[in-house]
Amino acid sequence: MSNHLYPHFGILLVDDEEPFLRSMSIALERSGGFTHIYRCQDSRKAMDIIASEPIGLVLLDLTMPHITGEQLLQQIVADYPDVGVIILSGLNQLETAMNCIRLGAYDYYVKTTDDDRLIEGIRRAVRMQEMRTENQALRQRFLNDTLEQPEAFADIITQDKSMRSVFQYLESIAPSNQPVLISGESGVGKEQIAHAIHKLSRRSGPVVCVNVAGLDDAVFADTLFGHRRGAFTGADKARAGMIEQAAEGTLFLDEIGDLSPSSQVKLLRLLQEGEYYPLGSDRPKRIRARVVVATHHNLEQKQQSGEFRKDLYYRLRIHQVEIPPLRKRKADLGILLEYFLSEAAQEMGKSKPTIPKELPVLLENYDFPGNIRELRALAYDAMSQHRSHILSMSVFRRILDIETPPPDPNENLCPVHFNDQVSLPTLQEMGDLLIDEAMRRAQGNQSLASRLIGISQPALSKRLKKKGL
Ligand SMILES: Nc1ncnc2c1ncn2[C@@H]1O[C@H](COP(=O)(O)OP(=O)(O)OP(=O)(O)O)[C@@H](O)[C@H]1O
Repeated sequence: MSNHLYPHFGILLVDDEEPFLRSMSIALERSGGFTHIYRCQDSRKAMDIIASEPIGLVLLDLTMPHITGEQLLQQIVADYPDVGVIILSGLNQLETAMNCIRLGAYDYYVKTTDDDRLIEGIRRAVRMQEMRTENQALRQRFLNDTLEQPEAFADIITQDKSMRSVFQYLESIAPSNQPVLISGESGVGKEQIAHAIHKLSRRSGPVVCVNVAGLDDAVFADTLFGHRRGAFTGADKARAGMIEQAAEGTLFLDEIGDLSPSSQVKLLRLLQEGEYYPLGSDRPKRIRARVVVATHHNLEQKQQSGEFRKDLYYRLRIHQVEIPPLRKRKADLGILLEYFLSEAAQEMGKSKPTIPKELPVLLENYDFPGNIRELRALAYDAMSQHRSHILSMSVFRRILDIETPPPDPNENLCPVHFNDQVSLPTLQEMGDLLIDEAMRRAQGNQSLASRLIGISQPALSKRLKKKGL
């Protein structure tokens, strides 16, 4: 049995028939994966349980001695409007059902409803309750601008405001069991975010990472689900899959946008049913890990073009975070550079160098297609070549020279727009404007400004002198 209570709030079953209470809790646990269940056979005690336990959803019988279900429903709605109520009644009467919904019940089921439909309805209600608490938590964090567990983000170096919002959002969805989709360009730190999500969830198990790009369907199934002995030729031993290894923890599936269509079906079924079959086994196992996925692709676009299943996309994006690229987190450049230089210096047994003044300016004008991974590699490269007091700029200068692609003559990309109504500036005036802009972007650094506009530094210096600067 799982030691992680799900959902994070309790589900209270109120019914005067003990056998029904028992069979219902077994169905909730086995088919629904719900483990946070309270039972109440005496309707007079139901309100006390709601007062003393963290109840979020009540499954309520109608015909009970002492206090009827309808009376209890009214009390719950009046005293605990945030607690959801589903009626589970032996009465198949439209009028009663309508009345209960009017009084504030979330849904109404007849006890003879088949288990699958009932469990699906309860899942929907749990999801609604989760969203309600997530919204409340998120609003609270935004209003107070607080983080409750900053230690979960200790490895993520940032002072960017949008990253702080990402952290606040992640805290608010931490108790949920639903999948999380992390998107963002390569190297922005998606895997680090997955680890932070795991820490926030306070799950006792490990984080198990699987890169699913390029796995064919059979390998994907075997990797995730494992197999029984003799499941296929060569399977001489049973092997637990990654889902099993991540029990009570987090299963992190990286590069989910590259998953093959047949594996997408398998993942969808796993998320929908919460169950899977190890290869060669006809007994389903219940997943006891939270699933976190990441991609550098735009899944919305992939879904529209038919490359990614729409139903899987909607399942995955219940909780979604987009990690901004480094070029949009300029405030992070300086602290990340300092951090990586110190880290590299320590690893290489060197003393940390002084950073030349022009370096931050140079970096601010670079796009970092490889994001933080690229900055880290540059810092390590520079440290490996570092000898004296001030850090050499040579490694960093290379990126501007090499990485800025030459303009494509076939592409009609004009970075400046001219107004048809106004006469054109002269070549001389245009040159002056360009120099002013380059000097502004380079914060007065002539060597950098000259690189930005593709002339030598002495040539720039000459033109500035001519301009009287
Ligand atoms: N904010 C950060 N602070 C410190 N290190 C970071 C930060 N963000 C990323 N890194 C480092 O940058 C490297 C790339 O990060 P990570 O692997 O998490 O990126 P990713 O988005 O998952 O990349 P990919 O899409 O290629 O899998 C790692 O070495 C990671 O430790």
